[in-house]
Amino acid sequence: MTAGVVDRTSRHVAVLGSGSWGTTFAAVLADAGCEVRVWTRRPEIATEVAAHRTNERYLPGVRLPDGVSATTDAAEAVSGARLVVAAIPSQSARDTLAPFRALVADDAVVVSLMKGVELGTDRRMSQVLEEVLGVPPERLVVVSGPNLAGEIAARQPTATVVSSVGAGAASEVAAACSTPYFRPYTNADVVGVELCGAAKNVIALVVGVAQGRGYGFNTMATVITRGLVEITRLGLVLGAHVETFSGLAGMGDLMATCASPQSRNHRLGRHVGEGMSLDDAVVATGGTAEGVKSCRSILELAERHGVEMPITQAAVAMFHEGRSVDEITRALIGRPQKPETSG
Ligand SMILES: NC(=O)c1ccc[n+]([C@@H]2O[C@H](COP(=O)([O-])OP(=O)(O)OC[C@H]3O[C@@H](n4cnc5c(N)ncnc54)[C@H](O)[C@@H]3O)[C@@H](O)[C@H]2O)c1
Ligand SMILES: O=P(O)(O)OC[C@H](O)CO
Repeated sequence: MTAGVVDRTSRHVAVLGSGSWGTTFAAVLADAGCEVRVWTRRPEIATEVAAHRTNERYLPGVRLPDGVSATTDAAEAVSGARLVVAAIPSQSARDTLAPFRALVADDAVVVSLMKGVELGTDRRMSQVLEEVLGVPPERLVVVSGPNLAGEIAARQPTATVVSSVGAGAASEVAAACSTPYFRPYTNADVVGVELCGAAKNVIALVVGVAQGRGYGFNTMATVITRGLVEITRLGLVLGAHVETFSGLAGMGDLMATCASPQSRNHRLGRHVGEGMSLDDAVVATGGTAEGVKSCRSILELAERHGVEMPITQAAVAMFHEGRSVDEITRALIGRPQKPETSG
């Protein structure tokens, strides 16, 4: 990190990543009164934001507030930023963000918007940021909740969870992103909030598969409910707080992602359920469906801790082991009988 000191009276925020959520969150921050510089690896996006105040590729039809600018220059993006927000696909975060270590100011607060678990290390995104940027946990913040970018970019009302072991950092980020349509709640359960954000993507994939296969609301409710059970089971073993799973980052985000056709995970699952190959489904979906890769790292994490996650295991079997939807359905429904309350 630089010896640079952040001016805490400034409202300058850097957002690293110009995809749908990075750009939308930049707009939220600007609506809340921040001056936001988005770092993009694509020069055409920086030019478009300056010329037209749009990012049509990732947020079609949305006009960005005047407080949002974009640059391909990493140093320019983070210079003087009191908050640095990371919105890169999880599996690319480590490599993409490494060059920022020397640029982010020593006392900046770093925020993760990312919902995934890194393949190969099974690290949550705040753990990756801690390692890559050298930021201590009390200055790391996770934002997660029922936050479909398109709806928020249209300024539809929603709430979110701003989680950190540093109470001051969580409050600072909550204040920076609070608007008449976006309501942040603070929380100290980083493990639970991050795990919910990553694992619900896997459940949404499976719900999408079921819908693509032609199954209705009973199947959807079954997958969502048992999905929450298995996410909670892993979370508790990892030290998360039980209340988080019924909150916005848990049940809230699970409902939004599993129910909305806007969700990329849901859409990708639906394509596969309709019979498309995974490769074609990735192309047809567009954007990042984090659950496809994170299902493997989450299952690995669960196996390492002796936790059963049959729906996540089903996702791995369908997306990575060539098992058919019908075969997996039979296996899930035919699991040994047990009391519902046994977890
Ligand atoms: N879109 C949403 O509604 C939403 C909401 C909440 C959280 N999230 C999470 O936010 C994170 C970012 O998602 P998004 O929706 O902005 O994704 P996106 O697919 O819309 O955009 C990804 C961004 O990262 C860049 N990028 C992609 N691959 C890269 C690479 N290899 N190296 C460097 N940059 C790369 C792209 O150019 C783009 O700017 C994900 O973890 C996602 O789960 C998304
Ligand atoms: O489009 P998805 O599936 O990445 O989901 C977006 C958000 O995570 C919903 O909160």
